[in-house]
Amino acid sequence: MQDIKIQLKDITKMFATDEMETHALRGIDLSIRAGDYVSIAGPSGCGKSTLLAILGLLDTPTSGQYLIEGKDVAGMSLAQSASIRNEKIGFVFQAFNLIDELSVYDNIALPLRYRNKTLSQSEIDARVAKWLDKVEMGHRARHRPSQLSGGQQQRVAIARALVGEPAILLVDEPTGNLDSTNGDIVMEMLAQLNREGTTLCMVTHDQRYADMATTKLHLMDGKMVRTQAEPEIAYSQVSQLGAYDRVEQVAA
Ligand SMILES: Nc1ncnc2c1ncn2[C@@H]1O[C@H](COP(=O)(O)OP(=O)(O)OP(=O)(O)O)[C@@H](O)[C@H]1O
Repeated sequence: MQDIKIQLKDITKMFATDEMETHALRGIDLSIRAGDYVSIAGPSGCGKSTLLAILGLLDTPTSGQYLIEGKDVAGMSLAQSASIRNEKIGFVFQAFNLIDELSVYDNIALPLRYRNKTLSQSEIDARVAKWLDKVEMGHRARHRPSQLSGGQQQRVAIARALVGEPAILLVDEPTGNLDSTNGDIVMEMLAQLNREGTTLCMVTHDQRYADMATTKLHLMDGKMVRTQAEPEIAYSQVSQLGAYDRVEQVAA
């Protein structure tokens, strides 16, 4: 299908230590289409971080196929996958990972300066201004990250992740370091960005936040055990590639 951003086909991940083998992922099939908002929830140790690391090209699967915008990325060299990761994937983590020596403006501009050396200063200014505005942080452009609240820092981190306009934004426990008020503000902002077209995949422990997604997936012991997509609003599906024998559809 034309607007499929992400496709995982029968992905497995096994970690082997001297003592034991852990099957962290056991046959994951997943399709994410442009404009989807997917949440992945599940208990500690079920494989959420492993799945997000594979989606973000931070780790490689043991077996299976991974396509980003139709391109097979599972067997790429480290250099190739680093380049695809820079271009196609935005990350937001629990820790904001902003650089305190740089202003808010320069933190957001950094990926553009680093990745896209052909952009002029006025193009960089325009893109940073657009994303500062989207996360409602224009009034703090010259502040340092340490002068901001946690919620404001996470909003800057979201702008930095999106300024390069990646194919997908991967979000790992975005509210883990925030109080509930700031957590709610950040989650509402992510939902708004999704309504404006950002494709999102989020891992969270918090079921209330997982429920804000249009496609809700649940991992259990390395398998997708249920999905609660509402067909009329959610376009992501556990794909048709033989996945239904691994997935129980839960009637809404
Ligand atoms: N590098 C590794 N070496 C060996 N085992 C690992 C490694 N990374 C993860 N595992 C194991 O794989 C399984 C899945 O781990 P993962 O971190 O993906 O779970 P999770 O759902 O993200 O957990 P949490 O919610 O606690 O962060 C766990 O049993 C874990 O112990």
